[in-house]
Amino acid sequence: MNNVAEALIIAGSDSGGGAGVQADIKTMQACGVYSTNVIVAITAQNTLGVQDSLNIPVSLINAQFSSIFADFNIKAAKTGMLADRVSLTCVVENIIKFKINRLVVDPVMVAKGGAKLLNDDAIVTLKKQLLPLALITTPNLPEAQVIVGHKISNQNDIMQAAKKIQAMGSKNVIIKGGHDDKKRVRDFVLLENQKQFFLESERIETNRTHGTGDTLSSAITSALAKGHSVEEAIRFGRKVVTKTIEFGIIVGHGHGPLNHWAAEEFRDEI
Ligand SMILES: Nc1ncnc2c1ncn2[C@@H]1O[C@H](COP(=O)(O)OP(=O)(O)O)[C@@H](O)[C@H]1O
Ligand SMILES: Cc1ncc(COP(=O)(O)OP(=O)(O)O)c(N)n1
Repeated sequence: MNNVAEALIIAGSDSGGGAGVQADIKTMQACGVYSTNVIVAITAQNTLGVQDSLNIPVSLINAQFSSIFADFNIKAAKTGMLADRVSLTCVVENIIKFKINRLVVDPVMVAKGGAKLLNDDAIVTLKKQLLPLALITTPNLPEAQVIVGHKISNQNDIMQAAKKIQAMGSKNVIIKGGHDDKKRVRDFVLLENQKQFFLESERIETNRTHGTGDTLSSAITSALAKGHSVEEAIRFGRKVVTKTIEFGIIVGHGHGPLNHWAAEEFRDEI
């Protein structure tokens, strides 16, 4: 018998399997972590876009949290698609109730195809109630702009935006650079102890990037669940997401998913 680290995914389902809960489960599986799930919304989605979605009633979100915490020993958790203010508030209440403190918040707002995954009415609650609970928040550039409320145009803006997000209560912040148009991809990291650095690599030329944010945040959560430090977890997550993009698979006709099998080679590193 082996002991395994147990983690929690709080997010939406992607029927196409490339992003959302499905990307999170595949990532955690590859990283050697047992994943439990609170499904907040179900999307009818593929690599071409989001065709439909349904929010899960609050009573069933509560029931999923209760079932999980009655049985499992959750070491870390992540949030993804939280749909609207009602669902987000319910998730916040449960994070507090079950004292989840190793929490990674991926403030998912819009899918790459343009579909909204978080209603505008939830942004204030996200900033005021969810970010203060986050150990790490991982916005992409457009999400960071919504959170800070202004355009981010250069490196200095990115660093200032990370400081503002930290001031909102998230202990550590990564502003992801996948949406930039530069030749090299740069993610900016601001840690709780004020250490800051860029994680930089070649931009991989591909349209198979569906689920990159989910994969990064789940790999970080996996490393946290196994007891690693925030910096170790972030560096590990970046390595995982790069590898899963680099060794792409040919699935679907649009923005294809990542290759989560490629992450298995890192399993024993954490
Ligand atoms: N084309 C790419 N080549 C290499 N890394 C990438 C590429 N696109 C995204 N990434 C990495 O994937 C992660 C997610 O980035 P991003 O696409 O900005 O987030 P999201 O999926 O939330 O929109 C980041 O670590 C980013 O650096
Ligand atoms: C159900 C669901 N959750 C999250 C996303 C967004 O995932 P992300 O990793 O940001 O990847 P893209 O969709 O931007 O490629 C999603 N699409 N669906």
